Amino acid sequence: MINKSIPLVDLHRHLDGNVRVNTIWELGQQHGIALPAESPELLAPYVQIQGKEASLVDFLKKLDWMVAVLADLDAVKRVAYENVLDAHASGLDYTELRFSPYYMAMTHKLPMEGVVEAVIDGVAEGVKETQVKTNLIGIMSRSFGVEACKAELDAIMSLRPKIVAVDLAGDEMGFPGDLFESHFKRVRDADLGITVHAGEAKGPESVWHAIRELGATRIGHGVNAIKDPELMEYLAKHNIGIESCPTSNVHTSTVASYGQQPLKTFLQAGVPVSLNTDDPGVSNIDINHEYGIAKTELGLSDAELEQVQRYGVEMAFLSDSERKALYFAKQDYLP
Ligand SMILES: O=c1[nH]cnc2c1ncn2[C@@H]1O[C@H](CO)[C@@H](O)[C@H]1O
Ligand SMILES: [Zn+2]
Repeated sequence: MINKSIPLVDLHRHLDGNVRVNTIWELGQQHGIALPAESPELLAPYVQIQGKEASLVDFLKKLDWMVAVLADLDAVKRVAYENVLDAHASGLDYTELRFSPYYMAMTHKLPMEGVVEAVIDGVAEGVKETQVKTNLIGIMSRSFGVEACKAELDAIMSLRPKIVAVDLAGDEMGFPGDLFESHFKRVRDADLGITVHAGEAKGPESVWHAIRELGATRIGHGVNAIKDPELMEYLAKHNIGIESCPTSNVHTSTVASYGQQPLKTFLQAGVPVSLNTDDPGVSNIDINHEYGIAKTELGLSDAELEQVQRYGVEMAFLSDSERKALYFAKQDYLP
């Protein structure tokens, strides 16, 4: 199902949506933070999806306990470090971990630049130990408004060489992309990569806006793009990659069931589409689970699965030489 001679990547993975239940528990104990349950086992339902949530915003509440225990920068570093270990344990050769400095700093009023530094440090330690190639994407959490996003963009930009791209995540419906045009002008001027969560809670117009006005070259989810044939043609023609996350889409009720999830529709339209986990801790899944779902629930053939795996490598925020090195390490030099 997963082709061992092609690098296995996960490009859409929220580091702050992947805090281990045990770690939440231990940090809670360590810092005297009251948690809603008496043991790690009883805590799990508060931070992991049981079945599905009614909406994206309901789903996102599950992440709140994951950042509520970040009482100091060591906690942030630990979570970042464990994320790389988790990526390694699931067999990934390369991953892009994304995180929101404002969201992680919020509960305990940590300095945002300090949070970014702690994430960089924790990831570096994990990479040293596991050799999983890892890049970081800075998130602006739209749910906290225009000003908070400016402040977190400042923190992201201050450590720019260590961060390859910027994303916009959170409540797409309540905080549409047009509020963030000046933010992304700064990102483009700094020559960072751009990916935007779009077409998840809103329609195709949100995807058009992310591409045309914000400068996105990749789109997170993009589920509702399939409603606009002209947009589908545009995505294919301009090589705009869709970061597809099937289980997340079911868990947020973006789609009613796996049967409605559009990964295969993108493939058939010639749109580059990769397979990703989104918030593996919240969804309680890993990348292997998503490949399994793509085969059994989304009906991809082995050739289509291989295509998706390759698209992931092609879409990654890597230089051509880094991409070649990644292929080379898997003995599959020519893409
Ligand atoms: O599936 C998703 N859609 C939109 N936003 C998300 C999703 N998962 C997490 N976040 C958002 O990303 C930031 C943390 O990395 C938070 O703003 C969280 O709400
Ligand atoms: Zn996401």
